[in-house]
Amino acid sequence: MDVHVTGSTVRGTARAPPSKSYTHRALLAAGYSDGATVRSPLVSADTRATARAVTAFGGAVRPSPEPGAPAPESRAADPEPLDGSARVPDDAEALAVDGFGGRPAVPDDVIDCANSGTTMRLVTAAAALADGATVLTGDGSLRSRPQGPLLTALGDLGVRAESTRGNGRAPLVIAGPLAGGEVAIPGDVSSQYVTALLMAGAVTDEGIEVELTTELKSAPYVDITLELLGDFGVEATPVGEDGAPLDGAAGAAGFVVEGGQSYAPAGGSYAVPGDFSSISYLVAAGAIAAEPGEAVRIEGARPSAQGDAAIVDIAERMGADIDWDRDEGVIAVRRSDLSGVAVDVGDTPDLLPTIAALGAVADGDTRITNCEHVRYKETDRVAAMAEELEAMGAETTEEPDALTIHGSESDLRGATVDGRADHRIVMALAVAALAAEGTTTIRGGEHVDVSFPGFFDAMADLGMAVEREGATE
Ligand SMILES: O=C(O)C1=C[C@@H](OP(=O)(O)O)[C@@H](O)[C@H](O)C1
Ligand SMILES: C=C(OP(=O)(O)O)C(=O)O
Repeated sequence: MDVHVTGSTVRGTARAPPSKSYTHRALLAAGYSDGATVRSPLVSADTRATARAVTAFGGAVRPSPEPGAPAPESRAADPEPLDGSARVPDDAEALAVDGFGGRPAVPDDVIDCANSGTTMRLVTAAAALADGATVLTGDGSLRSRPQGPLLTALGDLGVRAESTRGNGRAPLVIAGPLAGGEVAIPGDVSSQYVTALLMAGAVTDEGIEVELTTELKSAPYVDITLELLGDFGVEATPVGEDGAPLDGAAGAAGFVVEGGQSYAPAGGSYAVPGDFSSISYLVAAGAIAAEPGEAVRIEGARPSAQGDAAIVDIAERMGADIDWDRDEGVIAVRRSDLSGVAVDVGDTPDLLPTIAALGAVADGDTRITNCEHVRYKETDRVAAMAEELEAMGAETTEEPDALTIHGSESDLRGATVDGRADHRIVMALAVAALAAEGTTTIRGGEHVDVSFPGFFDAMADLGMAVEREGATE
């Protein structure tokens, strides 16, 4: 779908969608349990893939009315499993998950992880628990992303874990059962390998000790995992070089999870917080294009373990006029003159496209460093942002692990740009287009469904001049 965005101003209130990272983990944790309700979940293309996996392992995921709320008749009468069916509303208040109690069944069919790296990594380790083979695949992007370190780690733990093409990429064949043990894995390719081993390790007989052979990137995502595991009554511990427990994943030399644990959230349900990666586009839109004297207000922005909450500090350092009421969970952003800053995205890879868009509008250089791992996402996001912003008139310099946007030499104008079939590239380019002269056409606008299905509706409500070709509402 082509989306045409014309330079415009924005104002008003938007609600943050629920967190994709927490929803994936909550659905799988509920799968590992004897059953639980996931409240305010993100229902998107990626989280549907995790729901499909839970179903394939013998669980079930269905829309559920919020406890106490009157049940809409259609849903109560005929609850539809969350298996990709269009009938599951994107704004389901809750999902009722029948778990597989820590013992995944051998799936009847291949598991399609679609575009979702989180699904593929977390489900690979879950599949290792089954006493038989699971086959995992995904779309062309996912089949190009690195799975080798996780396959090697599972192989070292006695599981058959293979890439069918022998290149460390999906399709994957995993055959357990996994008993647990000690394993070493690099930390600088994807933190999702650690999350996967910890979530599965808790229900093994022996538990798992993970030793990191290289420094952990994206560490806050492991903190999200540790927080969610705690909420499901499961303990996992980051440890330092000396084996002593640490408070969080940053700087950890490894992780320990005891086996024989049970997943069960307090009160049988778990509530997903708002998504700060999605919030980043709303913050950037306000900072770049809020109507003079007006603000963009973002609701659903309560603090959690998400590293991407750093977008508030980054926008503030660039000069944005921004208030975050943490108790109310509301961010208000007004437009102001922005200046370039240096940002290390080692902990916050998903912010790179947003920061690059902000940098294209700011005065001076915005230098984004420590971003080599951002090349292993749905697309190589370092190259994608450099090339697509250049097409819009920005000046950029790309290095292997850095991207500099020369804001003062950039003069954004409408162009036809390729969203690279990557939700974050599409959303970041749409935000940059707010400040461009004329109209920008973004190819592949439908890919926002991966993490923020209502993105263009939310932006249109804020005042973005946007037209979607072939949109079906
Ligand atoms: O665990 C997660 O939920 C995620 C971890 C990060 O990936 P890496 O750990 O591969 O950097 C992040 O980029 C991704 O969007 C979500
Ligand atoms: C990289 C992302 O997700 P995943 O790794 O789950 O595909 C993302 O949402 O930006």
